[in-house]
Amino acid sequence: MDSLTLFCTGAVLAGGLYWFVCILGPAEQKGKRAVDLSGGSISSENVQDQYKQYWSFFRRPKEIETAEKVPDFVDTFYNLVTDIYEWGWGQSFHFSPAYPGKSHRDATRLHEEMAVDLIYVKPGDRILDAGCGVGGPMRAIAAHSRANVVGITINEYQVNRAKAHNKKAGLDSLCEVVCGNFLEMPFPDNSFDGAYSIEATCHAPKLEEVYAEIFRVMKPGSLYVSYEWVTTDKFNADDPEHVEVIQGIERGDALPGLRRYSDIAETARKVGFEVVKERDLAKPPSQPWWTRLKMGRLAYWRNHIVIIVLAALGIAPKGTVDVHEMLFKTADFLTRGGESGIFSPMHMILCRKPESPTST
Ligand SMILES: C=C(CC[C@@H](C)[C@H]1CC[C@H]2C3=CC[C@H]4[C@H](C)[C@@H](O)CC[C@]4(C)[C@H]3CC[C@]12C)C(C)C
Ligand SMILES: C[S@@+](CC[C@H](N)C(=O)[O-])C[C@H]1O[C@@H](n2cnc3c(N)ncnc32)[C@H](O)[C@@H]1O
Repeated sequence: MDSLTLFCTGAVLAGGLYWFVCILGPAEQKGKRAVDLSGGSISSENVQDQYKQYWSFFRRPKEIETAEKVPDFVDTFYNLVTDIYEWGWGQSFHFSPAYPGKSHRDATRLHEEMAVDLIYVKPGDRILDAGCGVGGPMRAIAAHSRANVVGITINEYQVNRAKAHNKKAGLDSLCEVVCGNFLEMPFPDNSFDGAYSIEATCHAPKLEEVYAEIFRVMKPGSLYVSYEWVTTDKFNADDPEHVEVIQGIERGDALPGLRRYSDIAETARKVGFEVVKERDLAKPPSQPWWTRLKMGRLAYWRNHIVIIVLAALGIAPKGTVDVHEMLFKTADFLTRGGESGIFSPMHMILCRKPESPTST
């Protein structure tokens, strides 16, 4: 082989590798490249250990784990998955019904805008995003409503990512991000004109505690909407296949225990809310939310190869391969939960904080 052929072959191989690793498979809304995958706030050499620690939470029976440990375990989970989520899914860490003819990005935005439309927000209002992730919904909601959004997340790495994205999008004057626990928020009573949470309160060990805390910080008369992860009326706790799917979802998504759909409104009322509306947004005529997961199968394999290569080269932390494998399996449990109808990630509840306290 002469040197020109050798050079051309090398260039084609290098170009192909660059295309495979850096161009193929990034999220719809760019933010992360495969070569930048990290363990969030966990140092590279500790990712594998922290992954093992994450799993140890599920090795003990639920009753032994105390509720106080849950926020730390959720924080560890988001250190492990945040970059992979951003790279493979985008900046909004939630599902949405598919809209025929619309991209995933548009479907995601419409689902987010629906939340803020439901709570009747005016430009200049101050609203809370409980469990804001890296702020995909926050930015869409601020841009759509011109309200000031204050997001809270337990994970410091997400706070930094969210702030950087807000600045880049030119929305940092409308969007504020705070690191903290939504079970004890650093906000005064009656200080928000509205609140929402998108697929986040499912991480609370007790739904009552997070709802009570959101109720406390909302102004009387204001509205709160939440998209909850629930088991539906089709779930049968005596069916081993149903149990396997629900446990698979809990383990792959850092959930202390999925709630039944019927518990949601009951809990909201218990903390003092009036329930204005409740609907499972996954039910027909909505198009399936899980098709986006199914259509990604080829992409998952490609992503897995990319991660294996990057970890072998020492670019991605050791342990990223295990985390990715866990997500891979989780995607399957979520799909089975959606197809069988036993699980919904979008049980919507709209609540009002009464103008005057009700006597109970
Ligand atoms: C609300 C929560 C998160 C919901 C979803 C945003 C995520 C649930 C499962 C995640 C994923 C599964 C498979 C991954 C794939 C193997 C990888 O190559 C690319 C990223 C995934 C598609 C990833 C993306 C985010 C999810 C869909 C929970 C935690 C309460
Ligand atoms: C699946 S993500 C959803 C994020 C965002 N709502 C979105 O749709 O993109 C769940 C979020 O809830 C946050 N969260 C979970 N438990 C929390 C807690 N106790 N306090 C504050 N945030 C928490 C996580 O850190 C994460 O940001």
